[in-house]
Amino acid sequence: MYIIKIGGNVLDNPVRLQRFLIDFAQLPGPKILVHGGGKIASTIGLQLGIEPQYVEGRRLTDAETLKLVTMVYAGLINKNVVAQLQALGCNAIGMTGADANAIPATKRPVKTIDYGFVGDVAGPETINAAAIHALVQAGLTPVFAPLTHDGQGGLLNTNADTIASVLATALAPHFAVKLVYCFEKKGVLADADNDDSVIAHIDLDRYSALKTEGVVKDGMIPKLDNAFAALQNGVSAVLIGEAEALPSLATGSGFTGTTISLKHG
Ligand SMILES: Nc1ncnc2c1ncn2[C@@H]1O[C@H](COP(=O)(O)OP(=O)(O)O)[C@@H](O)[C@H]1O
Ligand SMILES: CC(=O)N[C@@H](CCC(=O)OP(=O)(O)O)C(=O)O
Repeated sequence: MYIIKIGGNVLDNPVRLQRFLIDFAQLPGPKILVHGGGKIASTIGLQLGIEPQYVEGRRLTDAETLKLVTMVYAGLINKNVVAQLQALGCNAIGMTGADANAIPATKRPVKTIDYGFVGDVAGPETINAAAIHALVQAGLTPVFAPLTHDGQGGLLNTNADTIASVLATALAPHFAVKLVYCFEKKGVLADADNDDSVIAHIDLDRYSALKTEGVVKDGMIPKLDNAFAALQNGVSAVLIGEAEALPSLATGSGFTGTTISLKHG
């Protein structure tokens, strides 16, 4: 099965998003879509007087920001993506981690930084894989917003790359899972300013060198951490590429992005 994550810069571009959803709808076999939307939440937040604040790629989520991201992720983005997929003949069902108790989490403990209502997922074993499996077996395509819940009535904001990685790991005992991170660039780049400098393969050794050299930074660090965590926990393959690379996955050839492996032979 495919678990595809789509990033915020593509979600914010109606033309690219529509093209991506057409390709996603056509992917054969069982599949799950996980969407981000950080960029849209920040733009709408600013219109409401809520200043976005991030520490190490995670949004500081106070009570007002939690209301904002709930409206934007679970409402505006999730329901529009589901409606667009329905129009493309893909029977999508919108989900947060609260729905079907799919993804329980705990509020990140306050250490030096108080992240507010940010949820950490304890591990893939806490995911309700049986419920997600049942939805997929019923022919539905779950579309996850990046929200989890604390089991006490509260929603929590959780990075969408992490959601994709833990879902992939939790479903690995049921399916051979391919996890694909789609975003606005062609892959992991050797030179951030050169879109054609895609690094075709990254293994753990190369990753550690790329981090030391400062080639991989910002949002790419949690993305790669999540990618390796998935591979270490039973996920069959992890790919990072542009949204437009989706059709090459179905054909199995011509993928132009970055393939992640624990050890590249
Ligand atoms: N070596 C690199 N190659 C590509 N992108 C990189 C690299 N290092 C840092 N980045 C940054 O990582 C970002 C992707 O992470 P993020 O913003 O979390 O993506 P997403 O939109 O998928 O959530 C890119 O937009 C880019 O600015
Ligand atoms: C806790 C935390 O940081 N949550 C993220 C969830 C959205 C997300 O991950 O969106 P992208 O994939 O588009 O970046 C945020 O609010 O930005």
